[in-house]
Amino acid sequence: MKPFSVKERLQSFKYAWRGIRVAIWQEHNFRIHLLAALIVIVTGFYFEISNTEWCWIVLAICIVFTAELFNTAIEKLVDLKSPEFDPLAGKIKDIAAGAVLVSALSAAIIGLLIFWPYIEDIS
Ligand SMILES: Nc1ncnc2c1ncn2[C@@H]1O[C@H](COP(=O)(O)OP(=O)(O)OP(=O)(O)O)[C@@H](O)[C@H]1O
Repeated sequence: MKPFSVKERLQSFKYAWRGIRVAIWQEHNFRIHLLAALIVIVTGFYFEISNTEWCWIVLAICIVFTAELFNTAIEKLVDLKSPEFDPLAGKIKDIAAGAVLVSALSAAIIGLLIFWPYIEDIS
C-alpha cells in the first residue's frame, strides 16, 4: 500500500472539482439545476426560513446535484463504451436520467412544503 500523502489527497479534491466543472460547462441540465438552486437560496434568505428548513433545502439541492453528477458520469461511460446505437445503452441512459427526475421531483416537493406557508402568509 502506498504511504499516506497529504499532497495526493489534496490532488484528489482538484480532480473532483474538475469533474464538477465538466458537468457545469457541458451539461445544460446541470446549469438549470444550478439556477434553480440559486433561486431557492435567495428565496430562503428572503423568507428567513429556519435552520431545520435550511437543512432540508441544502439536502434537496445536494441530492439533485449528486444525481446529476452520477447521470453525467454514466452518460460519458456509455458514450465511451457504446458510441453506436444500442438499445441497452439507451436503457442505461434512460434509467440514469430517471434518477435525476426522481431527485428533482422530490426536491420540488420539499421546496413546496417549505415555501408554501410563507407564500400564503404574504398573499
Ligand atoms: N448509444 C445509444 N444507444 C441507444 N440510445 C441512446 C444512445 N445514446 C443515447 N440514447 C438515447 O437518447 C437519450 C438521450 O441521450 P443523450 O446522451 O443525448 O443524453 P441527454 O438526455 O440528451 O443528456 P444531456 O442533455 O444532459 O446531454 C437517452 O436517454 C437514450 O434514450
